[in-house]
Amino acid sequence: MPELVFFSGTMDCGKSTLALQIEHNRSARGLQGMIFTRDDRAGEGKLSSRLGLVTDAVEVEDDQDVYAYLVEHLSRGGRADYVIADEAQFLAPEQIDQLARVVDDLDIDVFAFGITTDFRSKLFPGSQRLVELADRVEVLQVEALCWCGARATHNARTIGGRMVVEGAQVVVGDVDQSEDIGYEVLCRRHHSRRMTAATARAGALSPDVLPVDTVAGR
Ligand SMILES: Nc1ncnc2c1ncn2[C@@H]1O[C@H](COP(=O)(O)OP(=O)(O)O)[C@@H](O)[C@H]1O
Ligand SMILES: Cc1cn([C@H]2C[C@H](O)[C@@H](COP(=O)(O)O)O2)c(=O)[nH]c1=O
Repeated sequence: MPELVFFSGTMDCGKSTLALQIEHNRSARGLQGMIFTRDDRAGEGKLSSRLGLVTDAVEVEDDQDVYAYLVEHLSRGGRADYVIADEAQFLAPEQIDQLARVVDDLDIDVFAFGITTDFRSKLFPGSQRLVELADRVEVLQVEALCWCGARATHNARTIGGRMVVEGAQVVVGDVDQSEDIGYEVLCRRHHSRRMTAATARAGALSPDVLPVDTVAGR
């Protein structure tokens, strides 16, 4: 049975790498995929991984009907044995419904990849719809880690290393950008305390912080 699968995780946990591996393994067996993406860091019409791999993809536009796009492609004699949709959090809920229709009406597997929540730990509308509709939600096996060593479960947006909680939901960017707007993955505890690697380091070096063994009662 064809499926709609949502591969989810924080930023930088290997989603795009897995998308490229699925694409590689299937095309190595003579299958042909339709690859959708939206707002990849590498630019329009690209699906890229931090490991350096990149492939061409169809850039999904606002209000584009991805089901109709695929039907048109097939009716012109094109092939699509499976569909990959990267950065799926940026798709509109209606476009996720269209991907589900690709599975149900065209009998084609759809593999969607994306982060579930934004820098405020709120669901992206596209990801919410994926959680509602997917046959399976797969959490990536490679754990991204918080600076404290715990599993990273949340995405923080940073400016100059400090976590911010105001701003537009969509700002394309990368982890490890200490100067401008960047992102950092954190565990829930440090996300809720707004403690990034930089602010934790600054706090540890501050003369205001007493060494643990001098605090009364410890
Ligand atoms: N230099 C490197 N050596 C080994 N692995 C790396 C390197 N740089 C990045 N990675 C791996 O790539 C992952 C990010 O992959 P990517 O597919 O770009 O993530 P995502 O799409 O989830 O944001 C990192 O979590 C890490 O496991
Ligand atoms: C948390 C968060 C992220 N984004 C952007 C930043 C990146 O361009 C992508 C995530 O890409 P990745 O391959 O998973 O690293 O999403 C955003 O726009 N808003 C956010 O809140």
